[in-house]
Amino acid sequence: MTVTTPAVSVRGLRKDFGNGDVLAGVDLDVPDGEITLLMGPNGVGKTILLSCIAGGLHPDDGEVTVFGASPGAAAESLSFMLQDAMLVDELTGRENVAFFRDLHPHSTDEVEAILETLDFETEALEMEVGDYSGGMKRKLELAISLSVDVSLYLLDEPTAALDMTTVEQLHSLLADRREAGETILVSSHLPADAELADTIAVVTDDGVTAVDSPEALLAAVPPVVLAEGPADIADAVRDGRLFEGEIHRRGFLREGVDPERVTGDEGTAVQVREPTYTDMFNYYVHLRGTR
Ligand SMILES: Nc1ncnc2c1ncn2[C@@H]1O[C@H](COP(=O)(O)OP(=O)(O)OP(=O)(O)O)[C@@H](O)[C@H]1O
Repeated sequence: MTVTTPAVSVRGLRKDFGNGDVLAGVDLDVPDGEITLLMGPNGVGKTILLSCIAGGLHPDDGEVTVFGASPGAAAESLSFMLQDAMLVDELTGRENVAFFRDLHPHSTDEVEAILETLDFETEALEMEVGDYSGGMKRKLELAISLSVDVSLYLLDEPTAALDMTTVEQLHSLLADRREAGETILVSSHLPADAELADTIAVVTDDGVTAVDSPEALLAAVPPVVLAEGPADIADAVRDGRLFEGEIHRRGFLREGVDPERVTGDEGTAVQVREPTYTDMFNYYVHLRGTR
């Protein structure tokens, strides 16, 4: 049996900015040559975790290794896309590209080719980045980060602000990188990104609380109860917890409850259906472990 060393290994990572722990005891292995997705609520510390792996922040406790070395020693083996915090607004796109090209020893001339794949009109490289839309900024951040020829890409919410066509183009680009043996660690709130991942790691205030393939995580999510209007489903769902949507209130079918009984009442708009990746997010982040 061959045992592959993870590209990134995090053990007992703790980070505190002086007013309580942001991360308290995170353990994570990022398999080499795979795409791993970090999923978790706003403010849980995904960006902080990525920054500790990139070597930009130092943990208060615990250990991070990247290809067996410290993040500082591995800096030339990785490329980090930090959303909304990379580009200089006062410079044009082209000036930003030149600025970042000088910062990494493994920069290449691929930026424009990647921008074209992402449907970015390259004439816009002559505009100041301060005049870009959110999606244009994301595409430029991505193209700069992915144009660096390294073995590990850390991407903080790469699909935020992208339209779904561009998300699919990015997925195909990242899948090609995986084919080439590169390792990609991505944070995301977009359920569609689950389809790209080999592994999903769920980050909560208790650390990484679930790690598995998207399919295995989804298979363990209970059926979803949907109610429209006044129908009372609190007794039928786990923990009595309801998630508000535009049309429906939703919850997860409580163990031992017969779905037929839940939908049985004539005249009430209640359905039970299989969970989606959006439901999976709610389940692992807010409910897992409760009955
Ligand atoms: N330099 C800092 N000083 C103090 N607190 C900080 C600092 N940087 C981040 N934090 C806090 O750490 C917490 C985690 O932030 P982080 O950006 O990592 O969350 P996140 O999981 O990436 O969230 P989101 O999904 O909203 O992007 C937040 O509460 C944030 O306010």
